[in-house]
Amino acid sequence: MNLKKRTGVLLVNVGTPDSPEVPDVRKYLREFLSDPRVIDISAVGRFLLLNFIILPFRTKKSSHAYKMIWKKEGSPLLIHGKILAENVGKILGDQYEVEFCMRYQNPSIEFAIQKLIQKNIDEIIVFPLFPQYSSAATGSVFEKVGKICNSKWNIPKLKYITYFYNDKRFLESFYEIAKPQINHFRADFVLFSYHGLPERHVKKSDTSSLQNHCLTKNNCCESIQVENKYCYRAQCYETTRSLVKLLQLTDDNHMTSFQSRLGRDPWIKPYTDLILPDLVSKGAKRIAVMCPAFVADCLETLEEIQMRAKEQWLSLGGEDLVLVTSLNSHAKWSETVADIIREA
Ligand SMILES: C=CC1=C(C)c2cc3[nH]c(cc4nc(cc5[nH]c(cc1n2)c(C)c5CCC(=O)O)C(CCC(=O)O)=C4C)c(C)c3C=C
Ligand SMILES: [Fe+2]
Ligand SMILES: [Fe+2]
Repeated sequence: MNLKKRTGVLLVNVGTPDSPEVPDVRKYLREFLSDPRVIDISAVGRFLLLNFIILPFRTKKSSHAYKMIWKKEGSPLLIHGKILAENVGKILGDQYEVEFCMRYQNPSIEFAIQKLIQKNIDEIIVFPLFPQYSSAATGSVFEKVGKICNSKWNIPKLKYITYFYNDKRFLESFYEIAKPQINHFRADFVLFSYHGLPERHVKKSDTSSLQNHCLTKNNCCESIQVENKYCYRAQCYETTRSLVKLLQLTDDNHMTSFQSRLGRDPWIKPYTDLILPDLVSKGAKRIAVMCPAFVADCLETLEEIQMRAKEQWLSLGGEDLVLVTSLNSHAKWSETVADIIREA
């Protein structure tokens, strides 16, 4: 009998539709936006918002956007994730089983866990591929994995990687991949554009007893403290500060902003599309956009930044805009993921 300990690894990203066609995009959006950690209002409110506002108005628009970025092999987010998992599996060797899966749609978390259990693993390391913690993304992955595993007869041991925005190896991977692109483009300004979140989510992550830290003071994200250690916005600003140091940028040639808003609630500010005009009027001409909330290029980087933000920048009179491509399945990033897993 072979009782050598074997570890399962779940690399999890948010999800993508099975195809860019309207029915698959609708199915994906329905699953994504029915999650109470994503749209955190009453069940009735969520049902009405989803069925009478979001799905009728957004599905066709999103399907069109997905068609613009879709590759022969499928969705970029899925392609990068699968190659990353393959690389990490090879680096870690046969003591580990590495599976890539998605919180919404396919390959599902359920399917990946089943595969790991069949391979007789002793514990599972859950690694959501989100550098900064948010209840909407990271929390939702943990909740789903927990529910699935807890329903098993033999419950596997779970370990969670909650965030890695402050991991030196993650930052260095981003730096090494970004630096030559920024230089080659001859950027005069670097914009750090992160996925946005409703302000309400950030306020709920405040750990101070009266919840009077996050978004109640102007400088609430200036440093990481006990009160904001789970604050997504604070972790994004800290990521920027670390990358700014590595890239040797100054206060005048970089900025942080938040993209991908949905709905009418206030989202964390400043908004990427609204600050581009300010940057043009302040004299920026060649802008490189880094998106360090995404470890792989996806709809939000390829369509929203590389296509739409670039078009906006050019129409505002800017000279050029480049998307700094993400970590994807780079060798350095694959090594980093393997290292973080070994350490866990
Ligand atoms: C209320 C809505 C949303 C919240 C909150 C949210 C948080 C959030 N999302 C990501 C990462 C990704 N999101 C992606 C796409 C996407 N996100 C939303 C909505 C919310 N996200 C929607 C409706 C979509 C689908 C596309 C669209 O219609 O705009 C993606 C890309 C997926 C792909 O297939 O390429 C990623 C990645 C994080 C990390 C996050 C919390 C911080
Ligand atoms: Fe999102
Ligand atoms: Fe804050």
